[in-house]
Formats: sequence, C-alpha cells, structure tokens
Amino acid sequence: MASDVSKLSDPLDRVLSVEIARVTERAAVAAAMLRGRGDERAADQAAVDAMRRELQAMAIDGTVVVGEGERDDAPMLYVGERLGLGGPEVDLALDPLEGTTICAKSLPNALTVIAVAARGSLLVVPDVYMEKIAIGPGYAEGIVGLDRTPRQNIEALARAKGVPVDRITACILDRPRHAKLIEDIRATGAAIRLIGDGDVAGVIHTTDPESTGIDIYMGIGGAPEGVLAAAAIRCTGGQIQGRLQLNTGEKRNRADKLGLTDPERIYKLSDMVRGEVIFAASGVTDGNLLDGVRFYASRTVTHSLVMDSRNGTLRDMRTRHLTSTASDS
Ligand SMILES: O=P(O)(O)OC[C@H]1O[C@](O)(COP(=O)(O)O)[C@@H](O)[C@@H]1O
Repeated sequence: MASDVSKLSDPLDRVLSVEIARVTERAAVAAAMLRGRGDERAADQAAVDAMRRELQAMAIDGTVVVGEGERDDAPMLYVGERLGLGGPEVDLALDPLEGTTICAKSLPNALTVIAVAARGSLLVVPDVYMEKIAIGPGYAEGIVGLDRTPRQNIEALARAKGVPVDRITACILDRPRHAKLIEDIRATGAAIRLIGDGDVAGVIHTTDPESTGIDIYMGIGGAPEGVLAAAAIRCTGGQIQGRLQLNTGEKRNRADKLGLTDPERIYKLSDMVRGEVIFAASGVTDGNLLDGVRFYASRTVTHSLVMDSRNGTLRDMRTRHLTSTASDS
C-alpha cells in the first residue's frame, strides 16, 4: 500500500488511531506492575515486550524510526525493526517507558508513548541530546526560539500571554547542565518546575497550562524524545524547536550518516514531523495530565490520550481491562 499522507485517511487508518491506544495501554499495564520496585530495567523490558507484542498484531507495515536504540544494543524495538501483520506503510516513533527511573521510584509522570506517521515523515535522529524549547497553542509563530536568550524568550511569552513575567512557569529537567539556564530564568522573575525525568511529558504539559501550570519547556534532553514530543505538538498545536547537541566528532558522524549535516541547525516542528501523525500516550504513574494505571480485583484501568493531527481530535480515554486479560499480554 502506498505511504502518502492521503492514504492515511482511508477507513483502515481511522481504525488505527483508536487501535494504537491499545499499544500504549498494554505497555503501561506491564510497566505499572513493576512500579516502585527500584528495577528500571525490568520495568522497561516489560513495557518493551508488551508494546512489541501489540504492534506485531496490528494491521500495519511499520518501521521503527525512533526506538530503543541501534539494532546491536536493542534486541527489540530497535531502529529499523519492521513490525505488524502488513498494511499501510508507517513510521513508528516509540518509547515503551518514558521515565524508567520515575517508574522504578513510583514518582509522577511516567508514560508509554508512540507516534505513527506515513513512512518518511518523521525526522530520524541519532540517540544524542537535543536542546529544546516548546510552548502550547495560541501564540504567533516564532515568538520564542532557540536563537534567543532565555530572558528574551520568557519576556516574549509573558507579553504574548498578557501576564507579568512572574506568572510564567518554565519546566526544566533537573540536571547540572542546566545550572546557567535555571539561573537566567530565575533572574527574570519567572518560576521553574524542575522535573527529575520525562521531558516528553514536560513538553506536552505546555499544551494545557491551565491544567499543568507549565507555560514553556526549555533545556536539553534526548533527541528521540524531542521527535516524540514534536509529534504530540503537531496534534495539539503549539511550537517546538530542537537543536542536536553534536559536541564530538563521533556524534557529528552519526548525525551525518542520517543526513543531518549541519550541527548548528535548529529543527522546527515541520522539520521533525513532516506530515500527519497519530500520537498516543498512557499514564504509568499519576501525572499532571494522565492518571497512572489503577489495579482493582476484577479490572485494571488505564488513562490515555490519543491525538490525531488529521482531524484535530484529542481523545481522553479511560479503558477498563478485565484483570484476566490486562496482564496476560
Ligand atoms: O537523563 P538524561 O541523560 O539527562 O537524559 C534526559 C532524558 O531522559 C529522560 O528523562 C528519561 O529517559 P528514560 O525513560 O530513557 O530513562 C527523558 O525524558 C529525557 O529526554
């Protein structure tokens, strides 16, 4: 089947946008069974196994473009792996457990995440760091950017939002590399929500500041997570920019091989996601936008967001799984 965007509106693909929730739900249940056990690897492996099993059973011809790593390092869900029973040719960007440490410590905002797009429409990035900036919908294009200082960005956002700077909250990963960024933002008077992990959630939180209290995401995290976050922003509206952190020859070579030849390039949303996309995330632990998995005697309940850029839908889904089927995947 052809992979152009128009084919993504056929009936089979409409089913896909709901079916994809099953993939993140099953991964979330598997990871949640290992919440708070202090074993990051086990939780991640459980999520990987569940996600892979569900993807294998779908009527797609999927290729992992953002996954668990290179083929040699990742036996499953590696970049380039083909998944599915056959059907529309799609790119898969996934993170079976975004926030492995969060899950192992049972802290907020661990997610399972996937984005599905027509083949060739997602930016393929090396597994390096990416500097990111993101804001939610409703602002003029380009009011913030990686080519500006933190102060310029915070002040521009406050002006656009019509509030004083001290009403703005930025979300940043709590890392030593962000010491200067944090200092610069605090100097403006803005507040900072420091998160231990999980910058896909951090970016998504900017799309609903009234619920999450987060207006802007800034800082350096994983490049694969940047593409996943961009897929979500493509569905919700909003803006994101990313710049790969190619500070060694080896990293520049890896980027070069993927055709990313300019180490200074700022990637915009339209560079990272070049077409329509379906994005799904399920909560593993409780968070600002998604509840974690709830286990009861007879059922397990998952909470997911499924977004589809083709029709601008955002489904906020709670799914009950009979206990006998929720954990047997
Ligand atoms: O922990 P680092 O090296 O600063 O990397 C940041 C990246 O790690 C995460 O916090 C969590 O990633 P994992 O789920 O792979 O542990 C990402 O959200 C973020 O992009």
